[in-house]
Amino acid sequence: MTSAHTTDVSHIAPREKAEILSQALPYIRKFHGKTIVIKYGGNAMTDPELQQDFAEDVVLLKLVGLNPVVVHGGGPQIEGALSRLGKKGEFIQGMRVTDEETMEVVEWVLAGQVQQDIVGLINAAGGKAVGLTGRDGGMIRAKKLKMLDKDDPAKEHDVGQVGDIVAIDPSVVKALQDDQFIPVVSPIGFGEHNESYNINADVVAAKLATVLQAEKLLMLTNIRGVLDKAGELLTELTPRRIDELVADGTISGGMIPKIAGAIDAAKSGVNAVHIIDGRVPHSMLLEILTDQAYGTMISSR
Ligand SMILES: Nc1ncnc2c1ncn2[C@@H]1O[C@H](COP(=O)(O)OP(=O)(O)O)[C@@H](O)[C@H]1O
Ligand SMILES: CC(=O)N[C@@H](CCC(=O)OP(=O)(O)O)C(=O)O
Repeated sequence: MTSAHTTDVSHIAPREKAEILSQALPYIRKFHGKTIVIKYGGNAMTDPELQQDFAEDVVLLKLVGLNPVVVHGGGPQIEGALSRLGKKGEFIQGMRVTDEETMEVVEWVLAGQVQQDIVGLINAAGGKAVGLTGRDGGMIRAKKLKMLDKDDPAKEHDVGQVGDIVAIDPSVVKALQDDQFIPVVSPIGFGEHNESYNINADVVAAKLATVLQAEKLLMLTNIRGVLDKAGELLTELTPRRIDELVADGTISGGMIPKIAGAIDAAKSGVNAVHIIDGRVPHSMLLEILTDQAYGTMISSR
């Protein structure tokens, strides 16, 4: 039986299926050997069937010669674990206020649960995934984030152990890629005194895409892309337009770090940065291997 998510392709004749496959060839050739960083948002990973589609798509990309690197989130999953402990998450400008106890939960949920679920699904789909946190291979060095109020820069918010990336050393990711593995990265950094930092996954994905000189950064989320005040999809955004949308409150909450990371990556030379709907089955393949435009593309100028 066809599931609610799986597209029924049984009515498509084999000849047409072959035609569809061959149309992906120019894209496979274009992106062969190129790195694609995929931010897999916690909100996009709440449905088991979509998770499996996601894992299969990552494996397919690897097998046709691309180099997918997954950076995962887990906001809703952290929220669930905190509430089981009787704690409620608090966010300031899209960042979770992270006290010591929250940090323990964040590390446990991201590295112990979410990352390992994704690794398991990719491996079950025939890939070879390896889970990493920013500690592995000394990848993500961080310091405490100094957060200034967006309306009053003289005011500072204490967001606890939220990390600001100092440097990313991508050598462990590169070594794994070269060896046919698929890296799955949890957004946890380490500080000067070996302390852990909770870093927004969008920020990690964007910075990692930059240092890896990725061809593409795809941010899979739980919405069609960036929407305007009337709920219409904005298919292309420039940094200037984004500034206006943040200033007038059209872009808020979790979309703030996402869009800030997207601009940084676009300006730093990542060729294509897209925010796409992770609730659409195979949205990643649609974006990478067809000429259909999806979601919101962020341009560098
Ligand atoms: N202008 C906007 N367009 C689209 N989404 C927005 C906008 N402003 C705020 N958002 C919110 O940002 C959310 C996506 O960010 P987030 O919840 O952090 O997702 P993820 O877990 O994928 O990182 C959307 O579900 C939406 O509620
Ligand atoms: C500092 C900060 O906010 N960290 C995030 C890390 C997880 C994340 O970014 O998950 P999503 O991509 O699903 O939002 C958090 O604690 O929720």
